[in-house]
Amino acid sequence: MTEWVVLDIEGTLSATDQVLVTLYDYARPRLGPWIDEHGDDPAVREAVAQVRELSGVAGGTDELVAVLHGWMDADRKVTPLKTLQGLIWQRGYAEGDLVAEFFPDVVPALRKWHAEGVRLAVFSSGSVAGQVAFFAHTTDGDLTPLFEHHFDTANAGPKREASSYLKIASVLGAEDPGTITFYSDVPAELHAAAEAGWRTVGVAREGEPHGGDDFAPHRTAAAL
Ligand SMILES: CSCCC(=O)C(=O)COP(=O)(O)O
Ligand SMILES: [Mg+2]
Repeated sequence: MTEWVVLDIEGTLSATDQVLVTLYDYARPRLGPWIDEHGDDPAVREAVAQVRELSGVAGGTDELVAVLHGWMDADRKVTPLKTLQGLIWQRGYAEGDLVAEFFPDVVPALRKWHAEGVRLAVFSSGSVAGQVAFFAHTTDGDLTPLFEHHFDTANAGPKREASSYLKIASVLGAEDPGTITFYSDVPAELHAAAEAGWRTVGVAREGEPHGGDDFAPHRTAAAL
């Protein structure tokens, strides 16, 4: 029977600081110029409309950027913010400004699973565009051929709701949800996946924000 492994990124595959410091610092000063220069891009137009709707802000770019920076400071994984960040990071990776790094156990584990026929997918708050760029430009080269699917809060839904995991299982074509294992560093995400019938592994990495969390009743591992 086909086995799937679905992976979270931040805190599970890569250090939280790589997202919250390196990537966020890269995106912060570029959000305003990106909105102004890509206003004709339907993805940007939709993201801006969503920011306005969610925040109630009616003003120009400066006010939108203040909202986006506020969400980043509070680490709110709001879909339109992730869309705009993902577009900026996509260009950053393509231009060589950014390179994705992983915890040392990650790439060997991904390659081993893939070689054994375990099918791999990603479910992250980071947009699919950002995810694909991230895995295409890593210190270990282009890892995109290892993954068959990418899911985010736009195409699957919130990571803390079981309905998102039910939707992903249906896209994967997994009739038995018990053939899917989800790895994450966030207990609430694991609870939602388990509610959808998935197997779950809490990744408790030393030094990471969730490294000391209580992952019960989920299986807990210090690495993949
Ligand atoms: C280029 S991938 C960026 C990942 C990201 O933006 C993020 O917020 C990570 O959240 P996760 O759901 O993977 O913990
Ligand atoms: Mg995470």
